Amino acid sequence: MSVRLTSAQDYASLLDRYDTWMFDCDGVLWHGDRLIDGVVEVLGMLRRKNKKILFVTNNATKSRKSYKGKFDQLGVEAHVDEIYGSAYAAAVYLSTVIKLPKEKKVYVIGQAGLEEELHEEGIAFLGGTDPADCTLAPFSLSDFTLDPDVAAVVCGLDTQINYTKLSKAFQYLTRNPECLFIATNEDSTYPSADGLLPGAGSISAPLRFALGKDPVCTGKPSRTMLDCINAKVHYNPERTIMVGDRLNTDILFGQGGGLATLLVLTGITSESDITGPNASPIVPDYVTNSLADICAVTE
Ligand SMILES: O=C(O)[C@H](O)[C@H](O)COP(=O)(O)O
Ligand SMILES: [Mg+2]
Repeated sequence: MSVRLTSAQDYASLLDRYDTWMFDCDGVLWHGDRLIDGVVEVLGMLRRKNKKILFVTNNATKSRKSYKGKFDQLGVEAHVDEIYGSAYAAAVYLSTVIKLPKEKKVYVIGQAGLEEELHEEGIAFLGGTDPADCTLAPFSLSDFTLDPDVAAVVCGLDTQINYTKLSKAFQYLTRNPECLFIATNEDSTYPSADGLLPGAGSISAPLRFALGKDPVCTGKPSRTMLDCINAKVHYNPERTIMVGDRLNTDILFGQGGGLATLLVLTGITSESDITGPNASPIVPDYVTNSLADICAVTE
């Protein structure tokens, strides 16, 4: 049963209990490029209380560095080594877990952030933002030449998804049985500033259907994302809380890491998802309407 936080005392005791605060981004800090009210104040208070802050997002459209740019633009203090995204997790997975040989390449369905993280990890790639792949022209299989060095397909949120990208990825994944199928994350939807849009999970769905197999997911709730954080940051899981808006990514991620979990209702999850006859079996430790509620605590 979740504890529904309501009073200043509730929030004050949460602040006393946890030293490290991991924040999901979309639906917790912002909707698209629109900050959620109270976020700057709460993060400022946590920093004044010397809490360790980490940002853990499944949004693979930006690299850690370009996320720092977004934080700066929105006036939110953040440092690159506090930011962990699913693009970074996918690139680290390929470089340190798979140990992709230097001569091998990755076919990318995704945006610049994913390409930047692959480049940062020294991984060659094709596809992605290449204009030749970002086309609505009919795909001609007879004109397609498979690059024999492609050893993996990585699929993230891609607002320029098209039949050419899906067809090329399908060729790599069917003609070479060794080719890895990796998804940065499998969020079904994305809470933009103006409402819900299809998420990364809906971008890889056509490939899953066509191939009849699921990708390896490197974002939340997978352990890979936590392993990336654990490799860089020292924290006590027993005094760490994961704050998220999606039950099957953020809350499962926190639970998998032995962290406390706080669900906010400013993003994907609504009241009806956690109460009543159709309530999800995924039960967060705490629930509050918005991150801003923590402002109730007087310093
Ligand atoms: O890929 C997606 O669907 C979105 O990036 C999704 O919103 C994940 O972002 P997060 O909530 O983990 O910041
Ligand atoms: Mg979210």
